[in-house]
Amino acid sequence: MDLKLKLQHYINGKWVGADSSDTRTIINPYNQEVIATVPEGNETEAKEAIAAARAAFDNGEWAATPATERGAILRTIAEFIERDKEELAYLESLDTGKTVEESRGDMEDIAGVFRYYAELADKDGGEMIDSPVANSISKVVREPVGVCGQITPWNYPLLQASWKLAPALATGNTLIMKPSEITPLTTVKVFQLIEEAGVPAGVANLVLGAGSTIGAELSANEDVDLISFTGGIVTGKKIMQAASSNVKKLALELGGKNPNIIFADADFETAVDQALNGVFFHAGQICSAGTRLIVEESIHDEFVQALVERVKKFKLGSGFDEDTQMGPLISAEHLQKVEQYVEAGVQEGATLAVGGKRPEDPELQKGFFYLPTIFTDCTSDMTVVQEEAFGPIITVEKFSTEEEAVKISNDSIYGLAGGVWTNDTRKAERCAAKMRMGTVWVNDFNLYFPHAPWGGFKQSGIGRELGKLGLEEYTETKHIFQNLNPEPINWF
Ligand SMILES: NC(=O)c1ccc[n+]([C@@H]2O[C@H](COP(=O)([O-])OP(=O)(O)OC[C@H]3O[C@@H](n4cnc5c(N)ncnc54)[C@H](O)[C@@H]3O)[C@@H](O)[C@H]2O)c1
Ligand SMILES: C[N+](C)(C)CC=O
Repeated sequence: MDLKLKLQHYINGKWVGADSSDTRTIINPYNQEVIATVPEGNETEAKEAIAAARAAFDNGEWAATPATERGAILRTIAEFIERDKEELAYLESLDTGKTVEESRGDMEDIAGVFRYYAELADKDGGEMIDSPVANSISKVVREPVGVCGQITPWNYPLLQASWKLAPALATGNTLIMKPSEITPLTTVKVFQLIEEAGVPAGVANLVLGAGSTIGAELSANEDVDLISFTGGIVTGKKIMQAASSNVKKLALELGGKNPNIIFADADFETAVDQALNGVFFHAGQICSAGTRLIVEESIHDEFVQALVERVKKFKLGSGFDEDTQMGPLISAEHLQKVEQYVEAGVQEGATLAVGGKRPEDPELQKGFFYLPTIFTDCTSDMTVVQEEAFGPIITVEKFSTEEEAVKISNDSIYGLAGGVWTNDTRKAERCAAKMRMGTVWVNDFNLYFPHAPWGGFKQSGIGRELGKLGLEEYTETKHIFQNLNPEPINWF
């Protein structure tokens, strides 16, 4: 398959192969066909990229480039993404199995992120402090952090990369990006666009390969000043430990086990529709999927029945078929993990209302497909309710009071996002205030946009991406105090 991509690392402004002869094949999760062969880097390429980023930061040119110029380059990248949207969407769907319609939406979001940070790049004029010392100037300025390691997951490969690349470049940092080894294609393509847009050599570097080698090197290497990671909680904890080597700044966007509370007074049809969308979009492989459905007792049975009827009609298939609603899971290993969570659910006493197995359709046998699955009679202590399966599984719990609904929603080590469905605005406000999550949606679900911060409470992470906070993550704050009338103190 000719993807017309430079399938190489991008280090110090040059496209380079691996030092070793190692390669990795990239598989289409729909049919297991090989779609690309990419060089498999290791610590050697990681160190070369870190050295390039360090030199590019230390020469000071990128940070000294006027912010308006950096913003203009980001705007150009956004234009190139829009220009190449179809190619990017095709690559993303090939790599992840998600529907091409969804990938097109992702590309629009990604261009929007570059545009948003292009606009913010030159808006920080610092801050003057009302100094308590006469004849002095006290000001606060923000400076780039330095060399940033950026590590991304496979489920939203380019979207998650854009949330890191755009703010890092806007604020004058240099960086090394390591995409998921399973889904590198769109990130490679965007580095071609970064080169085409005129980002200077050494400022943005790309290394392809495994987390255990390249990711671990980025996390531990003392020439890296900040590590920004999106991925699973287990990896996040390893990165946090490694990053202590030189007390790196740390941004972690980890998993979620997100509650979705449905009150009896909600708009029934909309809540059913969005509860399904909130989980089964991208086959449940979304950090913010609303997998823990918490339904008011009085509508529970009717609600579950409506969900099950709709789920039975889902069309699974190739992301490139127009009528496909749900694609495959990402890999054989992931499929197995999802199956194990379903087995655990059954063993621990949950009732399987629908799904719970691989599809029998002969056309789906080569792909990593799993039927959309709904468990009822769930309780918060069950493994399938507590752990992130990252697949097409809904667990349904019942509640009878508002207090109980909120309590169940907070019964998790995670705190990424959650939803509340009700027509009572005051009830929605009360619940939103008590839910311990980085995002609470009222009468909506899984909505995110560049202007609003994204990130988790509790073990869902540290720091925020998107919004102004997502830009600030890539800056150090400096207070500069200038005495305009220095005099001796005469103490000693
Ligand atoms: N909070 C969010 O915004 C958000 C967004 C997307 C995905 N996620 C989470 O990502 C997870 C799924 O992604 P995944 O399976 O790719 O996660 P993962 O943790 O397995 O891998 C993520 C990245 O980390 C790298 N990595 C692996 N071991 C490493 C190590 N020891 N040191 C450094 N890097 C290492 C991988 O190569 C990959 O690039 C889910 O838990 C999901 O909730 C969170
Ligand atoms: C952050 N988000 C919702 C785009 C992808 C999570 O997996």
